[in-house]
Amino acid sequence: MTPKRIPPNSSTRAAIIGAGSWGTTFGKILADGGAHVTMWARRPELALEIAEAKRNSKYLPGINLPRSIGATHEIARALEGADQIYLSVPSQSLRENLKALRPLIVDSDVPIVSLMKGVERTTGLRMSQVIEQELRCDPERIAVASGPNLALEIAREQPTAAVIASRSQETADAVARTARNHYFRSFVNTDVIGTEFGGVLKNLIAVAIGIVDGVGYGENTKASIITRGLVEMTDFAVANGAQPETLQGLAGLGDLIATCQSPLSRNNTAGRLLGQGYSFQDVVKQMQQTAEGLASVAPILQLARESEVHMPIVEQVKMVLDGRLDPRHIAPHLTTDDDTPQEERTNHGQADGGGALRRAFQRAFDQFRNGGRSSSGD
Ligand SMILES: NC(=O)c1ccc[n+]([C@@H]2O[C@H](COP(=O)([O-])OP(=O)(O)OC[C@H]3O[C@@H](n4cnc5c(N)ncnc54)[C@H](O)[C@@H]3O)[C@@H](O)[C@H]2O)c1
Ligand SMILES: O=P(O)(O)OC[C@H](O)CO
Repeated sequence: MTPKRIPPNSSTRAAIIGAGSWGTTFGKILADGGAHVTMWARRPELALEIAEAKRNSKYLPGINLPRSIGATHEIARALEGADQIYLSVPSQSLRENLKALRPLIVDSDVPIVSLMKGVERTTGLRMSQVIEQELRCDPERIAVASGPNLALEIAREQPTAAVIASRSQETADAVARTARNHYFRSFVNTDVIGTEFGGVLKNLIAVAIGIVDGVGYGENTKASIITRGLVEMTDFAVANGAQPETLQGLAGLGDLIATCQSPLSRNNTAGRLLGQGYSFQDVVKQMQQTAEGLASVAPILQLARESEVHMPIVEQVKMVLDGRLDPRHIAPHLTTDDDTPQEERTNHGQADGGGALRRAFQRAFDQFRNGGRSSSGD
């Protein structure tokens, strides 16, 4: 059977702010779906390479970008006529970039889409909250994209699904209609908190997986951490306002699997270097690309303390990062921490046993039947 061709969406003009691996890949996704895309790159030489050679050799080696993609290092030119704006810079630099952006879009009401998976270190805010603060815009205009989305696999056109979340169903639908093509499918939901926290928290569990991998532990250890990690992620996200089902979807479990399994993941790689005995400072020096998890650990633990959520895996990642725990002790410690046998609770405090899981399957089934639409979780 040949893959279904998606009709091109040739009327949308999209600006992408940030031309690293994910910004450029998302530009390709949108352009392959028919949108007119202009990338903004900080460095003029990268903008020129994308615009002229249709390549981004540092971040996406071996990938030919669509001929229709444009690029510039002048942010005002990238935004000219844009009716959707996508943001893909490192999370810690978002606020400073928004300050430059704001005067250029002050009269605009177009959707603003975060492609990022971090929280701001100094405030603990999610990226959509930073956008709302800095642009002083209606939250219904903001959308976030997340899911099992390793850039290089998607740039190679391997079939992938994502979820677009917005408080406004209309905004989520408009973005999802643009962010799709014959290898990329966007589902929608209205749970912005769960969708964003899923992307942030799976990075932290992927660092833990990298650490035990680097130490030399095998699949049982990793499966134990992934499974308990999902409980930790869900407890945290729900305590902070998320729908539990979202964490069982693409932005939670889906992304957790992809990131924990793949050597392409920068968070997983950073963890592996720590597990091999490199110090945090050495790891930061060696990383050529953004590993968001390293900056998110401290603010997430602060939020966990405030919301009284216990996160033993993330706590121990922090201890390894700080040099307070030998990476070889992370997994044994996790399994022998407490003498009292614990209930294996996987349903996030709900009294109805497998109810959440059953609802998640029902919703996934309904989504496929309804062509990707869902009103709450993905
Ligand atoms: N790469 C992926 O597979 C992937 C997938 C999904 C989401 N994400 C998320 O996308 C976001 C961006 O990550 P990425 O993978 O593109 O990172 P990257 O390291 O590949 O690229 C980051 C880009 O931002 C630029 N940059 C660095 N500092 C900047 C600053 N102060 N102002 C403006 N630009 C700056 C860099 O020059 C580079 O072009 C992250 O939040 C990441 O978690 C990444
Ligand atoms: O390379 P990572 O670890 O930032 O992960 C990339 C994406 O978030 C995977 O979905």
